[in-house]
Amino acid sequence: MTASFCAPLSLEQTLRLEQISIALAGRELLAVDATISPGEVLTVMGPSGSGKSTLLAYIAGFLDREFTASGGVWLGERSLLNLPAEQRNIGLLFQDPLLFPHLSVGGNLRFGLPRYLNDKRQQVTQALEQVGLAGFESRDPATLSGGQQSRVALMRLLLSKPRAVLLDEPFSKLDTALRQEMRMLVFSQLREAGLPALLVTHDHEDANAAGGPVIELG
Ligand SMILES: Nc1ncnc2c1ncn2[C@@H]1O[C@H](COP(=O)(O)OP(=O)(O)OP(=O)(O)O)[C@@H](O)[C@H]1O
Repeated sequence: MTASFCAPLSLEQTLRLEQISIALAGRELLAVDATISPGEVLTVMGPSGSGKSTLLAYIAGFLDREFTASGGVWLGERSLLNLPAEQRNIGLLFQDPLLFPHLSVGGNLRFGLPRYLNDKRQQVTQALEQVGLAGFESRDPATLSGGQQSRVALMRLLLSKPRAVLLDEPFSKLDTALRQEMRMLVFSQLREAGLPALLVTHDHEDANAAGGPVIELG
């Protein structure tokens, strides 16, 4: 009998930003054309108001109607433009951890888990161990330090199994020592997960730590 062989399905995909142009009140705000490989972080820098967050909103699917936009957003072979934000499989990390205040740390992490998973408890335990927060499951997020909250937010994002990640100044509210620690944690986790990521920042040290290409807007 011939054994049938199934190659493992790779979930790693490239994020392609194809000739994106966004205008506000008839004036072009930004133009971007870039390809982000799995595990790579593209950094977008530029002065305040140059359109960095607007670019993320276009990719994630919640661009305000004030703007007009054109250009493609592709995850692998799939165009995302006709999908609503919740079906794009894009993870977002902001300045604020934005943990749900009415849920425990464990509840926040379980929220990110796909519904079909049976071993939710184990996944949550492992995620907390990975970021040095073992035993924090039942804690109220409000009792955690800013750095601890950021780590929970990162693991909630990764547990939701996104296909790409957008980071909007995720380290800007952390003090210097913690910022360095979080940079290393975030970028190593993204690399390990093989996720293409786009980082918006004003900080050149963020860009250096991300280690990928840099686009300057404006
Ligand atoms: N909802 C909106 N309606 C109209 N104009 C907006 C809206 N949101 C942002 N803008 C304008 O669009 C431009 C780009 O804003 P955006 O927030 O993308 O800039 P940014 O580069 O992310 O800035 P910062 O570095 O300060 O966060 C700015 O001129 C801003 O005033």
